[in-house]
Amino acid sequence: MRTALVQMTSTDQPPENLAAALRFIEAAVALGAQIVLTPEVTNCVSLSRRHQNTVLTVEDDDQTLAGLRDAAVRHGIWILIGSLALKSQDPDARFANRSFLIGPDGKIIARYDKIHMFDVVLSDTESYRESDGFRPGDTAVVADTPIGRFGMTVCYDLRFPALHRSLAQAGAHVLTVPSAFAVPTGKAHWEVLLRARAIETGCFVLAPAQTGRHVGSDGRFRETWGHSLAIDPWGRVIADAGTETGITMVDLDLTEVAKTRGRMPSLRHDREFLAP
Ligand SMILES: O=C(O)CNC(=O)[C@H](CS)NC(=O)CCC(=O)C(=O)O
Repeated sequence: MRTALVQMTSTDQPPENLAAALRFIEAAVALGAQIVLTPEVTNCVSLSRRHQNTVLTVEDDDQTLAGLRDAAVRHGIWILIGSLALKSQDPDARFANRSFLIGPDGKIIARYDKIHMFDVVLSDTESYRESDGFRPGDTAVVADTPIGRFGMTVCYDLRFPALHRSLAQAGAHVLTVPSAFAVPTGKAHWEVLLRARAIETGCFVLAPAQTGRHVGSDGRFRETWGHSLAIDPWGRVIADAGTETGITMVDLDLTEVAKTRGRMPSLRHDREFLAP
């Protein structure tokens, strides 16, 4: 399957980001893409809850979702929207960080709310409290496409192998890890964690990412690591987008999933054990 990873530098202006995503999708379709994947928070990267409150909407009113569903129909392709920041029903008025799988008829095949929140102090100058702004999900999601079963995750979920194992044991062939990874942890951990998840599960891992400097309308900025990656089930990096924005094409042969699991059947070798 011809697959395209979109790497972008989303701003805090959703219409701008939709236009950028649509341009990338068109370029990918021209190169034969049958499925296009976009990064985490495709619609808005912002450090300001107040700003997010003014530009974000509930799912039913979201123009990025509507625009990408139209694009799926227009081009007859599958789209994995890495995630959208959306207003939600949360009692604390937090947003949802929600990933969508869209079919070629524009239907929402699956939605997944990011489960693990990035509440981490990286240094004196860089820290995140995602759970202040976002309500975590509590349900893992797999979804079927004609080419295989997808297991959906988002960014920081990458650090929780049990989620990926559970998706693989639920029959996933492809794990999606759309991200907006921080730079220091990207440098140290991104590739090795993605390769580990692929090796442990015998899944393809597709990780479209935000990249570069995201400058907000208040002048504050945040930087992301880029390096959208595709990994095969043996753990080989089969595409690396570097740090520029753009699309990265990769052909997936899903028969490799069964072949690889035949060579290395560890996914079937879990044992019950007593906790230490
Ligand atoms: O806040 C938003 O706009 C959208 N959400 C994100 O960018 C999230 C939470 S701040 N980023 C991550 O999970 C990075 C994880 C990471 O970098 C690591 O695990 O090392």
